[in-house]
Amino acid sequence: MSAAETRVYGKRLLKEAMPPRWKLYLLSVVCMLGVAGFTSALAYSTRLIVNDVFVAEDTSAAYYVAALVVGVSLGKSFFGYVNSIISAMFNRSIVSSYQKLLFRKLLAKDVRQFAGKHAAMQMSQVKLFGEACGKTVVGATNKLFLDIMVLLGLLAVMLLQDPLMTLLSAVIFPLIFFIVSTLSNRVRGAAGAETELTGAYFAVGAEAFEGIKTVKSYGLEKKSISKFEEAVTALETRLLGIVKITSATVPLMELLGGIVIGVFVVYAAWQTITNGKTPGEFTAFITAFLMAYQPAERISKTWVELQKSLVHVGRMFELFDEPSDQRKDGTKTLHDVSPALAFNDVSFFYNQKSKALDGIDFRLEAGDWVAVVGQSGAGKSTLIDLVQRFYDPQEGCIEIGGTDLRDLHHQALRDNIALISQDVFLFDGTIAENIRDGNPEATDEEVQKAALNAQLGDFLETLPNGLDTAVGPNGKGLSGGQKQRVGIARALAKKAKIYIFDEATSALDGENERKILETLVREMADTTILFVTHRPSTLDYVNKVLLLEKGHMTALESPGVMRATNTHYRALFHNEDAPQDAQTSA
Ligand SMILES: Nc1ncnc2c1ncn2[C@@H]1O[C@H](COP(=O)(O)OP(=O)(O)OP(=O)(O)O)[C@@H](O)[C@H]1O
Repeated sequence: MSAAETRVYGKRLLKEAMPPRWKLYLLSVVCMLGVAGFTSALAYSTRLIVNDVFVAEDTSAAYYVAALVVGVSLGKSFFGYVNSIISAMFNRSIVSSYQKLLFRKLLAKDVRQFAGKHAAMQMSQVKLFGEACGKTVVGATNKLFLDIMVLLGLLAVMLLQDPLMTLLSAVIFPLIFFIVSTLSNRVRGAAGAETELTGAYFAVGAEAFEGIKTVKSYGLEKKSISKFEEAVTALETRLLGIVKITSATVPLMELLGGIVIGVFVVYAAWQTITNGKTPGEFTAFITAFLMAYQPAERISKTWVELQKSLVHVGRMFELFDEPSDQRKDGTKTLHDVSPALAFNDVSFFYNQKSKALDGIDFRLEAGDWVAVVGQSGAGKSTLIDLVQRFYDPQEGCIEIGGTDLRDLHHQALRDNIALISQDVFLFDGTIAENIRDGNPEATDEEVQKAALNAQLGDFLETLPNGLDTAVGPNGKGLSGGQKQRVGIARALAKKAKIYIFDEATSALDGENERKILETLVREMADTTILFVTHRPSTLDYVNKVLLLEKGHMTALESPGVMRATNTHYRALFHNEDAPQDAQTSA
């Protein structure tokens, strides 16, 4: 990212982040001016110490000068303390608000934009970019501002003591500028890769813990450790590279300062001896110079560090600016519409080479229960992803109740479709909370009913807290079958018009599956249901079977007709040999 680009992003951040916090910032400016004023006064007081007390040999002056020094130090400390608190508040408030905003923006992106990205990667971006916003704003408006104020105050003290020498010391500024801009360019280059490396560090670590059972049972500890160590080393090398660059500012500045002091000592000796300059003036100048040295060092260091944060801020704004969903959202709703589902000559491909679905054409009426079947890779998951509009088909259109999905408001679609997938995801909360995720308005009775319909009754009776039992992260406290039933209860609570059961009963025993399906028959006669299934038992409950082969729909018939006439179907469900042209199961 170029310096010009980072500048644009930096300005944009300041424009967004400063106005809502202007009152706090005003208070901080008062404190910074206080610190700068008292720091300059402290440097100036050395002139009084040397001239009024030591040169004049006046002991009584020592009292008022001492009182003055104590008073000035007190003022500097007070304003410094209040300013540190304000800048910490400022930092936290900006970090939190941008982390919240970034999380929202990421979550609003459509499913395709997450393909191939690790969840830990997303979270590391939220953390890193949010912190970079805090560092940028506090660095630019507080750290830099404060040090510049202090530097200007001390320069004023130096000017008062010796204007010529002050101007001579200013020749180091172009040198400082050159050093700082060289280091800044190098930091910007190095900072870009830090985001990816931090993401990889979290992703590799999280992967090992998420798959801990696989790691243990296949003895993959060594592989996981070596992958993690590689990620840590790569991150460490990169971070060290950045530290080497940012840390170079301080010694380089010290070297320049040392040269100036050396020149000044010779000049001051000559001035004091030949031109009658007072030792107090010499002391005040050198003190102001030495004190100015620290803020000048900090300014260059802060500036170089800012470049790194600005690269992260830039990355964050690039993410903000990417449209969350490139597809247009419709405006229509599905009120009072029957959930007839139609695919009109639909084709879809993930990549140009081969179509995952080719010319799919069918119409299902409200109340149709359809088993979507086919060999692995035939296109079943793609078909249900299209129904949920995770993707749009490149050819043809899909309609619910006669309305093209592209004309529907996305919320209308979400409200009317419930998906229960094989790998049910549960949030870390109670069973009741997870069921209520299907319908936040559901009453306690409705939650209870959904749980009973999903055959959770017997299980709940064994739990001291019943529905209020915590399920653990992603339902890790439940068995696979219990988790699936909570997922089914959540979908039932939603009262959608179209249900998609994607191998949703795969972890259930035959009896529980049968009871759930019988409940569905009672409660959901008018609902359109798609079952993606490999289980013959489910076929007893459907009135149609949609057979997919290599992306083509080759049949849509009742299970009876399919069994009597379709050899591919019999090969899939009734253990007959597949016909010659059937593809091999993946
Ligand atoms: N995200 C993707 N990117 C590229 N190709 C994909 C993607 N997802 C699926 N495919 C390809 O699309 C085709 C259909 O895949 P799909 O997952 O829909 O099949 P499926 O019938 O659900 O298989 P299974 O029963 O194994 O889940 C396959 O050839 C698959 O390799």
